[in-house]
Amino acid sequence: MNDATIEVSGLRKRFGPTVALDGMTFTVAPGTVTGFVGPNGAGKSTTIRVILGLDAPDEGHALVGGKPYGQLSHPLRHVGALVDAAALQPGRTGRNHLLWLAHSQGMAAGRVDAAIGRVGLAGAARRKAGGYSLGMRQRLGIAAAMLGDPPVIIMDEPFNGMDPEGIIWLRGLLRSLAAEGRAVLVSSHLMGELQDIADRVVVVGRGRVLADAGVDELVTRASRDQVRLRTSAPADAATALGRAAATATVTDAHTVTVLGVAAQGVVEILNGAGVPFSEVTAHRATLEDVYLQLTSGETEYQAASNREARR
Ligand SMILES: Nc1ncnc2c1ncn2[C@@H]1O[C@H](COP(=O)(O)OP(=O)(O)OP(=O)(O)O)[C@@H](O)[C@H]1O
Repeated sequence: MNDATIEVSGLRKRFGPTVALDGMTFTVAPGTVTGFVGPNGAGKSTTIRVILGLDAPDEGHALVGGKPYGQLSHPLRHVGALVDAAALQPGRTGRNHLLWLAHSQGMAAGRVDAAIGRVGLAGAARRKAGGYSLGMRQRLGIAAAMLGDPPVIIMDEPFNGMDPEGIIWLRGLLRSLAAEGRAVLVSSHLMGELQDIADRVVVVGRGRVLADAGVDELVTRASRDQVRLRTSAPADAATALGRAAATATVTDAHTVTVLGVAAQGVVEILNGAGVPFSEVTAHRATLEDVYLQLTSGETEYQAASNREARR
């Protein structure tokens, strides 16, 4: 799938005094799920709207398969997008909504039933969409995104409103869409979900990229050799580790947290000093930890600017 690349380069956009995008730059490669995360107001939706040609940037460009969205001859066959699951006619059945979309893009009606089947809506497709739950609307929106069998899929907060079974289903779907060679860009606040399904994560704040890396790399970086140690002699352990240039903090009567020495090194230092211990565990950060570390400055900035605004 040669068309399956999203390229966002140097996007800048203001809404009056608000800087929504401030040099946003990243690429989504074919065959990968890329998570797009950041605090409220970080610029995720605006970026997605620019990629889809719904907003024009003041500077920079967004390309899909090398072209701006507006120059794609059959957009739904290049890019499938879930942006606003509520945007449908409530009086129309789910199936008719999809038929109408397929017709507008010159697609065969057979695509509609294939998409309905893939999102698990066969039982509800002939009911009016106005009566759908948010999770069912999301499924309908996802079916619409897949209608044209596009090489690029973009979903803004697709987990919203999904029940646990829906979340598991969607995780599997996103993985299989990437395994088919598509570029999949997913914005979400649910970092735990992204940890299991994303290959890469683009973390954004204040309209620009704070981190763009593989999930494993980010988690390893955030774990920073932190080791947790259970011992009946925490003070002795902290002294021995401190002598070996580790930063050891006694966290409770039986626990010491160690920074700067890997688990194997901690074991060797304690054995050498004759300090007893019952457990040494390497701490593995979660994607949530990574996110909080990267965006903590951003949150403070927002809190400060909100205070400014209230003055
Ligand atoms: N149409 C608009 N008019 C004015 N300001 C806007 C408009 N759209 C977005 N903004 C502002 O631009 C900034 C970026 O908003 P955007 O919706 O892209 O962020 P987001 O990361 O998607 O946030 P959220 O997670 O809350 O959806 C925010 O400060 C927002 O208030």
